[in-house]
Amino acid sequence: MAPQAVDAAVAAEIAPAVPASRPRLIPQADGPATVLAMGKAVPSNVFEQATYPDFFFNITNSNDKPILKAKFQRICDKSGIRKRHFYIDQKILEANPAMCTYMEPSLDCRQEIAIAQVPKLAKEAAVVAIKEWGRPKSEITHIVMATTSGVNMPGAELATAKLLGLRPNVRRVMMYQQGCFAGATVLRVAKDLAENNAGARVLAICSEVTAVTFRAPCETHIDGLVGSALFGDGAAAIIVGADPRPGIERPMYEMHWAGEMVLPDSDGAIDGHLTEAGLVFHLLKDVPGLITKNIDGFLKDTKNLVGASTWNDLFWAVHPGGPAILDQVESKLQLEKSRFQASRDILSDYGNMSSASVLFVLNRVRERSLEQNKSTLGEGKEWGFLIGFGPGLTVETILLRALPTEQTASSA
Ligand SMILES: CC(=O)CC(=O)SCCNC(=O)CCNC(=O)[C@H](O)C(C)(C)COP(=O)(O)OP(=O)(O)OC[C@H]1O[C@@H](n2cnc3c(N)ncnc32)[C@H](O)[C@@H]1OP(=O)(O)O
Repeated sequence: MAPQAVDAAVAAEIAPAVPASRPRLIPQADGPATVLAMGKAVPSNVFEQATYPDFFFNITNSNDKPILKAKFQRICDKSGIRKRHFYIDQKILEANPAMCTYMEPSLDCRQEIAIAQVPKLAKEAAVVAIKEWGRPKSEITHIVMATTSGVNMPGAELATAKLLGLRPNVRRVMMYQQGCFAGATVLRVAKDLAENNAGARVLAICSEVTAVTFRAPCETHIDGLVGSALFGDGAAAIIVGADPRPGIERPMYEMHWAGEMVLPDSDGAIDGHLTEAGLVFHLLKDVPGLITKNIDGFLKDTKNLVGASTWNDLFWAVHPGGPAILDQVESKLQLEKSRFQASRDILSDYGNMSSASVLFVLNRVRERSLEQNKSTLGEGKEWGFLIGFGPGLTVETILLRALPTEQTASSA
């Protein structure tokens, strides 16, 4: 059997070693992996961005830093965010004062929150997805999960599987500390699992809580201040499977290609270190510039392959890392304003939820398509890109084919 979807040169090298008649115990699927259902969840605590600078500087006892507060206010004002959801609130922070300083040892209390809340939020998102899918949870064969919020052994994917009551032989993959691009990574792994195992139904989940990064502002860590203005909590779940059963399952998007690239000269542009004081993020100011400089070179072959003559012929589900990234990429690719509206909507309503964000954006693309009576779930377009980015600086992409609106499920 010819190897699937590998580089032509690699295929030529390995093909003679694979006899055409060699049987496979577990057959591969016939068609591409599809998105069968989506769900999302956020904690109930809502923080309005307009009043967040006051809350943040009060709870961290930082009102003796008015210049820093004014800068934080400027960043919040320009963040494109209206509100965010956090598990942590005033009561939890008052009970854990070490989290409210800049760098006091506080890993234990952050871990305690993350170990409980990451699976809990993941479960809530998965329940929504499973309900939309309409099949018993016993049909889930695999779980693929990512979080940058804490670490644990056994992992958050097992805790989530137990909370959901998935079968004990569900096959699991857990990715910790990948950062924001992991929203695309869970889909890439789910795609490969679904296409290589006929009948597989993969639950792909990202779940994030900011309890790991919350800390007091500091004049020497302004990029940390940017993170404090942007990050929020959220979880998203997607059910992936190939060869959907007609009349039983309602596919929304086909996944046709997955690509990943580390951008040149981007060392240290986004990184995070797990320390005794929690997860400490660093962001270079040039993150929007680095992504913008490289994005068209990375994607143009795929764009040509699907016959799109301009970038506007595609739909976009882009990680809403910050408004400057969306603005600069939009301008470089000469995109119409509406192309990134789903990303802007999610940024506005939830902030940057790291790996979960881009899956919220895909859900929003679906909602917008239905709200506007578009012919496909790609806001009327057939082909589109889901794009995550994060530490590395890594850009990870899935090429999606949106299916016609009338054959799909209603919005979750
Ligand atoms: C976690 C992961 O794995 C993946 C991720 O998503 S990482 C997060 C990725 N996001 C980013 O990198 C943020 C991109 N930046 C932005 O969206 C915007 O620049 C912003 C919202 C932060 C500010 O909005 P803006 O319109 O650019 O305003 P601008 O006036 O230039 O900046 C506001 C202030 O922030 C400062 N600033 C902006 N980015 C900064 C950075 N990375 N480091 C330090 N300071 C920064 C500016 O110097 C400026 O300070 P002053 O007001 O004192 O001059």
